[in-house]
Amino acid sequence: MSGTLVLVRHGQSEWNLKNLFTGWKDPDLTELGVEEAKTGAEALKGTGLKFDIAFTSNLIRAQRTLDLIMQGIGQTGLEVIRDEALNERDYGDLAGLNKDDAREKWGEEQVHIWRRSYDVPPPGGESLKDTGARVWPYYMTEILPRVLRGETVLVAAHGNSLRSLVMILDGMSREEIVKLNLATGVPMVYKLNADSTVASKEVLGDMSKAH
Ligand SMILES: O=C(O)[C@@H](CO)OP(=O)(O)O
Repeated sequence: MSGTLVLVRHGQSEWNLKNLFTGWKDPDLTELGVEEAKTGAEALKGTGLKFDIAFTSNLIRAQRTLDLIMQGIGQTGLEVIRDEALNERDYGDLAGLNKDDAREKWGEEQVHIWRRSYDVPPPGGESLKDTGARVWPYYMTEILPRVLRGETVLVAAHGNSLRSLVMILDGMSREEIVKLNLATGVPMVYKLNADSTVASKEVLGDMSKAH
């Protein structure tokens, strides 16, 4: 066994609340989002994990979630690396549109394909495969080596940037990934083997509230 990797999606954002496609747009957390981050922090505190380093995106909702977690677990001095490789999937022309309006315009099925399929990009944006093509190399070069050295690493990022990572870690197929939704503020604790495969995964909260 080597180190520990914790992945957490940011708390609810203003645009999650308004039901808008967000992508690389940069809304802040809502009050509920702040509470979700604090709840995630409480759950992490209960594990007694002490982190060596944290990674986040260059978007405020993930950064604030990370700050709230670091405060909640009493590790405000933690080194933080921010990188746009961990940003949310670029939603292209859909960014800023209401998800229900989009369903009315293009149909429920098409919108679901854009949101959850593996390799169909939304117009002008990134598919999950495209997102993975920047998240995986970043994970392999910057994050995984630390975990393999035995470090405990925290990653606060986004629904789809983390789905692309979970797909690989959990060995999910293109069909299975369509059904995976990550809840906001719920930490996933992975223990990795020395060969970088997953030894165990524990979800600290309720993933079923994800949509
Ligand atoms: O709008 C977005 O950027 C994402 C995450 O909130 O939405 P979706 O659930 O469609 O992937």
